[in-house]
Amino acid sequence: KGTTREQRALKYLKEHARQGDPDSVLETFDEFCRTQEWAMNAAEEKGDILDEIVRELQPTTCLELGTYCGYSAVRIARNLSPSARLITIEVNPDYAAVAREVVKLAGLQDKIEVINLDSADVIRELKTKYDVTKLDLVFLDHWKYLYIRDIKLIEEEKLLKKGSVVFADNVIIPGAPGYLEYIRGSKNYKSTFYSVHFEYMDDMKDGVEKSVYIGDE
Ligand SMILES: Cn1cnc(CNC(=O)c2cc(-c3ccc(F)cc3)cc(O)c2O)c1
Ligand SMILES: [Mg+2]
Repeated sequence: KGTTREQRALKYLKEHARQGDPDSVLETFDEFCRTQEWAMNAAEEKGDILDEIVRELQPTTCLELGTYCGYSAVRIARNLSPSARLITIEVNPDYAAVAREVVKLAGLQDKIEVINLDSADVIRELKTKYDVTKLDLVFLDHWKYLYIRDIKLIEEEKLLKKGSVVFADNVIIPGAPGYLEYIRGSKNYKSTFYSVHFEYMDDMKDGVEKSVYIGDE
């Protein structure tokens, strides 16, 4: 084939989406995934809940773990206020490269910073190197076994404040059992589970978990 699925998706977006229009990029990506090739975007019902969270919370500083092709980064950033920003971390260099192109195509490069490093290393440097004081929204969508490691690190770095929202994808498929047990058992969060369809699959169910930080600052 020569090309990867992610490169084929980007080509399709460049050929069919309107430059500078985030809605067009998302609609076109959804069309690609529905008609050409499936991709692990936090789309449809998952994306609708994400939209709702961003619109209600109006976060200033957002962190996403697991950029992939940038679908959810665009989905989050399109609803951010002018001075708000999203830092999104992707450990895979090929995905990060595609994501940067998708962000540019959406015209959101001033709001979104794609970092191609390991999430733990970046979390440890958010305050010192990335000029972050607190995180208003965290979206967990990277390797599922890393959710628990990284949320503990985020707490250790005192990056959350009362009202901060941690939103986790895939808590059913592939699943993040350790994370769910931890976050639901913690007195510092109030968690809500949403049963949703798996992206682009009408006959498969997944779940997302929204956790509001109520612990000490
Ligand atoms: C390769 N890679 C780089 N980042 C990641 C992290 N994301 C996932 O693993 C992930 C996986 C699936 C999924 C794929 C196939 C399947 F049969 C069932 C579930 C869905 C998602 O929404 C995901 O976020 C994986
Ligand atoms: Mg996911």
